[in-house]
Amino acid sequence: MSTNLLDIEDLTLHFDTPHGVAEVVNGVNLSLAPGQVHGLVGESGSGKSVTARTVLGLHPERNIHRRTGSIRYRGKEILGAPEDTLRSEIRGNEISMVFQDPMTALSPVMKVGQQLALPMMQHLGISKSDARKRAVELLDQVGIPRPKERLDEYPLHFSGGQRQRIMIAIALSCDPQVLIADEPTTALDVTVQAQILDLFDQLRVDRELAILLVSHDLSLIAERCDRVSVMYAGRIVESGDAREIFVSPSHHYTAMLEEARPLLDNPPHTVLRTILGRPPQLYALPKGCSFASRCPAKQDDCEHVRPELILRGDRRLACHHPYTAGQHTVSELDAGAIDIPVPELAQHEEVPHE
Ligand SMILES: Nc1ncnc2c1ncn2[C@@H]1O[C@H](COP(=O)(O)OP(=O)(O)OP(=O)(O)O)[C@@H](O)[C@H]1O
Repeated sequence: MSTNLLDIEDLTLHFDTPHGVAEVVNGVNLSLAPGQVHGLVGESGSGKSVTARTVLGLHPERNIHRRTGSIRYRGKEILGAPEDTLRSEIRGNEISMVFQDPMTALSPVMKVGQQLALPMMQHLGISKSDARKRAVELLDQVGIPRPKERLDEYPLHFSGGQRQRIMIAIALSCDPQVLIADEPTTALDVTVQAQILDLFDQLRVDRELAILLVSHDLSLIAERCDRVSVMYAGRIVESGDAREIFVSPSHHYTAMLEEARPLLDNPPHTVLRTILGRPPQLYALPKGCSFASRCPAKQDDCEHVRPELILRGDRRLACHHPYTAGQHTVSELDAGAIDIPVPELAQHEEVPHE
């Protein structure tokens, strides 16, 4: 039996839209072990959030066209579980979620103490006074100063970073084993971002909390995750060790994401590559590789045969002609699309990156 807390297998989720069927998630496989942080990275619209929300049954039911595959929590199937079961047995007490914008998740008309205490009274069956005591501990744990006094304040009275911490405190209040964090720090300044990510690090060590970290920020994923899955047009195209995957990418998309990543120690006038073109429409996905139209190494078979995600050593990869270091040339560069001074470059000259 799997020692993982969470096993997502061949998850497929398509929606009916006025344009046709949007194939938003296609055969996604992903697992999470205790104390592990797994990053899900990819461009906007690649299906990261829908995948993450589906774990907790938080996608809209009304326009589902197809939902297949499996999501097992501790070996138990939860994909398609009734709303009552998810609410009483899974959400909060086993798997919790933190969203990008705390204001949409926090009630503006309820005091923070109440919002923290209610789930604990419901899920853990503890009294109101015990829930308040624990709420103080939680606020303290996530770094809110004077937690006892602040229990009776409304979300409005807290800063953006503090509201995100309150969301994290609520998410942790019922001792979940898994935390799904969807762009948890995108709206925050870098100092607060680092504090929240440090808190996650501490929780995984102290409580063996497993975290699925959804982000489009490659640096954050590379620094904070053990494993990473790179998503493109609803599919995982490469997954593996978070540090290795960006040092030696095998998928051209991963390599191009890495080449486009701004680094703090980039010298002045560093030219960053951008990925030309756009992802395909999800209601008209191509027959072959979804990345083919933007891939500098595309060959005939890429347009006709969809590459399966295949295990190669410690890495999973969906590519007919894997990337090798230094393969992309300046002819794939779209320097005009980025807002940094661009030195003159001869055609086909190698681009300085780091
Ligand atoms: N219920 C739905 N019906 C139709 N399309 C949907 C539905 N839910 C999501 N989508 C579409 O699925 C695509 C993937 O959305 P998702 O939010 O998962 O992307 P993402 O990778 O998380 O991007 P971002 O980083 O911008 O949040 C988007 O094009 C979105 O419009």
